[in-house]
Amino acid sequence: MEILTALHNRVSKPRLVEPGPSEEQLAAIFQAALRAPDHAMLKPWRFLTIVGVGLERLGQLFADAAKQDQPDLSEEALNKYLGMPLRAPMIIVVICSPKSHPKVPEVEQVLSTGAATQNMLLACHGMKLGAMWRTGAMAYHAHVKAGLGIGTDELLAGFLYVGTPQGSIKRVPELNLTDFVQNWPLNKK
Ligand SMILES: Cc1cc2nc3c(=O)[nH]c(=O)nc-3n(C[C@H](O)[C@H](O)[C@H](O)COP(=O)(O)O)c2cc1C
Repeated sequence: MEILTALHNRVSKPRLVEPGPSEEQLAAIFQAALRAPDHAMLKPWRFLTIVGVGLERLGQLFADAAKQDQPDLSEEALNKYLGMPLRAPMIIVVICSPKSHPKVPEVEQVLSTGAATQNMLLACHGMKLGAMWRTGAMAYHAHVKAGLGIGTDELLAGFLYVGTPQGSIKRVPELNLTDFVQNWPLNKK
């Protein structure tokens, strides 16, 4: 796929079914992640892949975390948490592991992790896989992070849901560049 076509047309695919990415596709996704811009080559990211029973265990982690916050949570709400990770055949957990560096503040490492995530979304798109970047309260919950082996000094940057897209694909919104781009100094061409 031509790169600008991919950049201009990628959309998130919330409805994802089997099959998930093949081994070759997964390797291509991670190769793309590892090409993210990365100040001082700190490689401030790491990834977990979760499939099958792992997705059920992640749902259990979500439900336990939610119950910790709200012990009287209804069964319906608990079932919702249990089912969340089952919305795709695979979840890639994106983790930012900031390194201490005199010239590279943490924010740059978080940005690099975001770029790695976008590279993965685009790699999926280029291979006609569907993907969606999700976080929500569970991404920041200490119980979930601990259960996934994510350190307190690390950031769970996202759950990347990946699979085969199902249903209609949403249209790319039309936005005006002039709403976002200005010449500087202002009023000068
Ligand atoms: C860091 C981050 C976290 C996000 N978390 C969620 C989320 O938890 N739930 C959700 O519906 N969308 C979430 N989104 C937005 C979607 O991934 C997606 O970008 C949005 O629905 C717009 O769709 P598009 O990617 O097709 O433009 C998140 C986006 C980012 C960058």
